[in-house]
Amino acid sequence: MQGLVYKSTGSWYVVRDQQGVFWNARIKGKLKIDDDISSTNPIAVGDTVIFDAEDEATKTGIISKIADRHNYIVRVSPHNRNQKHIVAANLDLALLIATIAEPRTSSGFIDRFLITAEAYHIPAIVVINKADLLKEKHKEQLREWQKTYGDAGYEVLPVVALEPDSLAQLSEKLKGKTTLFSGHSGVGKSTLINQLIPGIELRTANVSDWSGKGQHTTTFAEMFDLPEGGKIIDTPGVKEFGLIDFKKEELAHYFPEMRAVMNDCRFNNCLHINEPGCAVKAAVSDGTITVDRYASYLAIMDTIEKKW
Ligand SMILES: Nc1nc2c(ncn2[C@@H]2O[C@H](COP(=O)(O)OP(=O)(O)OP(=O)(O)O)[C@@H](O)[C@H]2O)c(=O)[nH]1
Ligand SMILES: [Zn+2]
Repeated sequence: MQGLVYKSTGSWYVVRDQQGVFWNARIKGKLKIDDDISSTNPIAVGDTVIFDAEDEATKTGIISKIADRHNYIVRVSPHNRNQKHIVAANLDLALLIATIAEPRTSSGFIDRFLITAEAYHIPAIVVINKADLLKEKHKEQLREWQKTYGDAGYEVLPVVALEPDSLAQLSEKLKGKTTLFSGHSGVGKSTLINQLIPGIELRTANVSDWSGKGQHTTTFAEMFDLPEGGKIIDTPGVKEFGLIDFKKEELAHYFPEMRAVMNDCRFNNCLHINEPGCAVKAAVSDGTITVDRYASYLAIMDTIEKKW
């Protein structure tokens, strides 16, 4: 049978077959995979697998094969960069939930998320939750982000997870797609998912007992069906994704607005820092590329050798 992996808890996988029946499956023997990333988990949420029934009555199965992935996102262990965990596979969209008030997401965090999505070739959007809490100075920040990220080609959507009426535009974007949801603890990710999928009842926290360190200790991603078609992959406890190591010359490729002009740089190995004839710097000067994004580029460039 062919199935889709909805949840992975280490050695067991929740797999949905093509009739919509859920199975508990595990790997037995050697799995045929072309795993060139040597991850700690061979199978991830979002994977398509081939499996056989082991016991029809208890709906347990054995996975024998995993289909090629068209993309995947990896988390790198902060302690050992060689330890990689595939968080999710076969994504159509990556959604970052950010907030300007309670708590405040930093632009650096947003930039790193967008770069990661670019590196994995996954379209990304930024949702600004808790729009109901925005004071005048926050609204200023919202407009700034809409301009900065909008110019770079990303949508910035303000929503109020607690108000279903504010979610129509977002729902439309999620239809028929498999979307990864991520965000810092406390931004309202669970509230938003609960609102988009009535009845799943993910645990939410009260701001009063929000410690700033995150409530969840589990890091098992899980996939959920949206009522109008499409899927959400929730990644509890995953704050940041790790990038597969890349070189300094590659960073500009992950900024769409830089990618668009960098072919005009005088040197083809231009790092767009202080080289003469740099088209990226020219675009910053004439305002085509915003100063904020360029500053982010320089800041991230600075950390590449130090590893992030
Ligand atoms: N005012 C306001 N509060 C919200 C909104 N969305 C969520 N909250 C509140 O923010 C708090 C955190 O929401 P959660 O959904 O638990 O946040 P989370 O991102 O899932 O956080 P973790 O569970 O720690 O991962 C809760 O008290 C929610 O009621 C919103 O749109 N407006
Ligand atoms: Zn350049």
